[in-house]
Amino acid sequence: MTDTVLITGATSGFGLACARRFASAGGYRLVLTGRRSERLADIAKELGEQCEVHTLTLDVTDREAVVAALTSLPEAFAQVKILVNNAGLALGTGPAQESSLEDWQRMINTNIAGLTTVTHTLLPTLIEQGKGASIINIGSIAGNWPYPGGNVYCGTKAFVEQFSHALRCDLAGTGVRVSNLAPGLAESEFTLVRTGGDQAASDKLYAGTNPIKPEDIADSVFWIASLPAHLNVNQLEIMPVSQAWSPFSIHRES
Ligand SMILES: NC(=O)C1=CN([C@@H]2O[C@H](COP(=O)(O)OP(=O)(O)OC[C@H]3O[C@@H](n4cnc5c(N)ncnc54)[C@H](OP(=O)(O)O)[C@@H]3O)[C@@H](O)[C@H]2O)C=CC1
Ligand SMILES: O=CCS(=O)(=O)O
Repeated sequence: MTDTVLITGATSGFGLACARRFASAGGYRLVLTGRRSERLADIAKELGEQCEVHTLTLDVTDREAVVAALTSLPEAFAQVKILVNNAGLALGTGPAQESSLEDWQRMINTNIAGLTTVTHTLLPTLIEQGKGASIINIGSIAGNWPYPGGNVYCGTKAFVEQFSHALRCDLAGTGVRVSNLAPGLAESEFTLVRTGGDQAASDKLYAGTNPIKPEDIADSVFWIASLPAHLNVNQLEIMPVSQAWSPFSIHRES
């Protein structure tokens, strides 16, 4: 039996690693989305030798486009059984009072609105698939642990976590599983995007940390999706050993 996996944000980082992981396992066909068409074409060529691949150049913030694309998948790719809601980003590292409202809106539109549009559109199909169907949402440690400069990004990932749990309440009895996977410090294009393309800042952040690699997350996603159908991973938080918590900040009046 070949199961269909749909991965949003498959042109880089975790999403690309997930695509490669499922392709190499055999027994899956892939629907891969992203905004960068040329990357999707390259990935389809790379993985097309291992499995059937359908790519969608898609901006998850474009509600009409997402609904149109996901309700008109080619028949061979329409029975999506595993949804990896991975597409997302953080923008800016400064305090809220120095942040751009446009950046805030884009994080909300991508990490919350985009994820919910994709999920809502695919729910009927996932319910049809029943037992073994999975929604794996890529949240973040930021959804549980606030930090300076996290502001809206933390809020969007807190939404992803709680949405994942509440979705399980509604899907009880359908067999569809829902997981929130919450990674910590991971080296991908994430920080490049967050800093507006500052490669030096990205390199500095990860230097010497032995961070999570996208392949580590792909292995976790694959494990969650491959569990026996009667098991649901509600929440999986993963940090590199180099990352931990620090004391509360205390401001003292002079
Ligand atoms: N790296 C980290 O430290 C952590 C990352 N995360 C989360 O993991 C997920 C993947 O991030 P990561 O792989 O690290 O980062 P990358 O920047 O490497 O990958 C992000 C992916 O999301 C896609 N994407 C971004 N915006 C949109 C959009 N509007 N429409 C469609 N696709 C979009 C990008 O594709 P394209 O540009 O082609 O559209 C790209 O494929 C994100 O949700 C992120 O918040 C969570 C915890 C830690
Ligand atoms: O989600 C990404 C990890 S962090 O930048 O919030 O620590």
